[in-house]
Amino acid sequence: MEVIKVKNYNEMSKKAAEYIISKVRSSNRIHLGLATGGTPLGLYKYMVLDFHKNKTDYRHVTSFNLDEYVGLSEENPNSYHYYMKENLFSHINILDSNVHLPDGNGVSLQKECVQYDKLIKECGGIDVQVLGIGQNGHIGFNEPGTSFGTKTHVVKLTESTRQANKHFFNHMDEVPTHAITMGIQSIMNSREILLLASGIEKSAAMHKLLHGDLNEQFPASILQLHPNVTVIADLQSLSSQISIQDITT
Ligand SMILES: N[C@@H]1[C@@H](O)[C@H](O)[C@@H](COP(=O)(O)O)O[C@@H]1O
Repeated sequence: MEVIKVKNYNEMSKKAAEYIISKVRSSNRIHLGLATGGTPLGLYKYMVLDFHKNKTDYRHVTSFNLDEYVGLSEENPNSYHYYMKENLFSHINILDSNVHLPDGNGVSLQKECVQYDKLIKECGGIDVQVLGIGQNGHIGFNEPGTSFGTKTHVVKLTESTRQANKHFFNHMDEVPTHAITMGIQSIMNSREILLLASGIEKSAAMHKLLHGDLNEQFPASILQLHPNVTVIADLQSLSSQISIQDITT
């Protein structure tokens, strides 16, 4: 796991954008796995700025999002469909037909999960998967205790995850209780992973990610087994590591 330390959220976002943009520019066909939440907002902002300035072409890019809430329509401003359109897709020239998110509003969620995995596989898999990390170590919406072998599945969100995401909603009651998420195995199948972390509230999770044991109670720990993970993390999110170094040097 390569860890790139940066000063703050802005630097993390800039570095992440440079990373993704260089992949997009150097390929003639690329499949990106994309994440939502607060962490990648800055990355998307810099990708949009670059699109306007440098005209990076996204017509050869296919995207697969990690997750989507169950029960929110695509027009609901809190759905991840809406989030992706607002923050990235409607500002770059990616083709609508190349954009994929799980449908959390369909009749059969189980069928949707199977189809989503099938689609990713048939396209040839994900080249670079962008990930954030939950304070409890969740990746996508794979909560602690999720089997490392899971494919795309429906999850019941923990109260702590609902709390962490409630600032996007008007009331706690509106925060969905379930989501569809790529599974841990689906994430691990990506050829490359780019994990982003910023802020003091992520420092305990980052410490466990970098130094803890492999444990299904801490889903992100599986990334220790992936051969190609790059972490871009700011000083606050690495503050547990820094204090350890300070003591030992
Ligand atoms: N489902 C999302 C994840 O994909 C995200 O990476 C994580 C961290 O969110 P944030 O970046 O807002 O801290 O939790 C959310 O619940």
